[in-house]
Amino acid sequence: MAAISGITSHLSFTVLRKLLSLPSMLTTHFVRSTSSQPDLQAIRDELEKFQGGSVDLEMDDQSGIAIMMLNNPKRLNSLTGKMMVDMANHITALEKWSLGKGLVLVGASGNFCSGGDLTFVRKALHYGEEMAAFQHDTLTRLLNLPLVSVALLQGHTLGGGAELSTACDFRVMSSSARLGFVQIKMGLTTGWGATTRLVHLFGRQKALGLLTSAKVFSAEEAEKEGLVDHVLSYALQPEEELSVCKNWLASNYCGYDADLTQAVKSSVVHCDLSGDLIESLRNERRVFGQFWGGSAQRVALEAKIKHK
Ligand SMILES: CCCC(=O)SCCNC(=O)CCNC(=O)[C@H](O)C(C)(C)COP(=O)(O)OP(=O)(O)OC[C@H]1O[C@@H](n2cnc3c(N)ncnc32)[C@H](O)[C@@H]1OP(=O)(O)O
Repeated sequence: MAAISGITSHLSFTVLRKLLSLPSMLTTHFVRSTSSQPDLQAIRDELEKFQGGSVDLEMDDQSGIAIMMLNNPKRLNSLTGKMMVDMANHITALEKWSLGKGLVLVGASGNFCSGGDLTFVRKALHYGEEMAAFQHDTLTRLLNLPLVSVALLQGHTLGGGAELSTACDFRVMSSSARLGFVQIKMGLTTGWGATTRLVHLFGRQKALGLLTSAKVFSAEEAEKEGLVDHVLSYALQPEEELSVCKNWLASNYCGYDADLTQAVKSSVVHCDLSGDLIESLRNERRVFGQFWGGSAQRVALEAKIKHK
């Protein structure tokens, strides 16, 4: 009972009542599964069985910017199990991309993502914590990629789709798009890690408000709330908006050498994850030493650059 009492201090009575009214084996499951390490390979194999849609990746060595596209347009790019596995595989490839500087995460046909594919969700009701473990691993790796990432929010960005958007460094929103963390309306809390990322991004109070209100924001409201970094104020075709977003990323955050851009992002991630200033400064010093006296610095010195 100690494990249960340890958990009860964090559960609201409503949730607790529901939990304890469940058959004891489920309660045991809840306690058991919080202590065991998930077998991501086994979960991957299981998720792959839930077919439908794809996630496609285009890596442009020339620009150093990749486009990762959620491709399930008939279902507003909601994610099936197979799409979750596709995304994980692409992130592994991006982790190794030596010429990479940036990534645009976008949905096909002018819509970002309408969350978990409800057909998949209905078939996977027995598999929630395992799916969550897989998505937590994938989206943490996405956020920590040595690239500058931006999510292009067009059409609907709801539930899990809104969660995906928090796993990118920046968010650009189409003027007619809508964004909402609607999980609570679906009888759920966040399954893909957004609670943790929202508290980290915006602080406890704003995170709590977003998640308990299930408010769906217009682009104007989202920008006012600081949920997105840029709104595309002119109504363009979806493909034109993707091109504008890619140029926004390239001109603002991917204008320099890939190795420098990757080193800066990796140092930011290291500091964020270490939570230890001394350790972070030690890492920063190590990275600085890699570039001091290097070819990029020598070229810049020769050019006598004036930063006007
Ligand atoms: C762990 C993750 C948990 C979560 O993500 S919880 C949130 C899950 N997502 C949802 O509940 C969104 C449900 N969908 C909606 O609210 C509406 O479709 C939405 C996005 C407001 C768009 O409304 P409308 O513009 O009227 O378009 P519509 O409803 O006719 O949708 C067009 C076609 O897309 C389909 N669709 C939309 N969201 C989906 C989803 N999540 N899973 C599977 N199919 C989905 C929808 O069924 C419709 O297809 P069809 O024309 O009926 O064949």
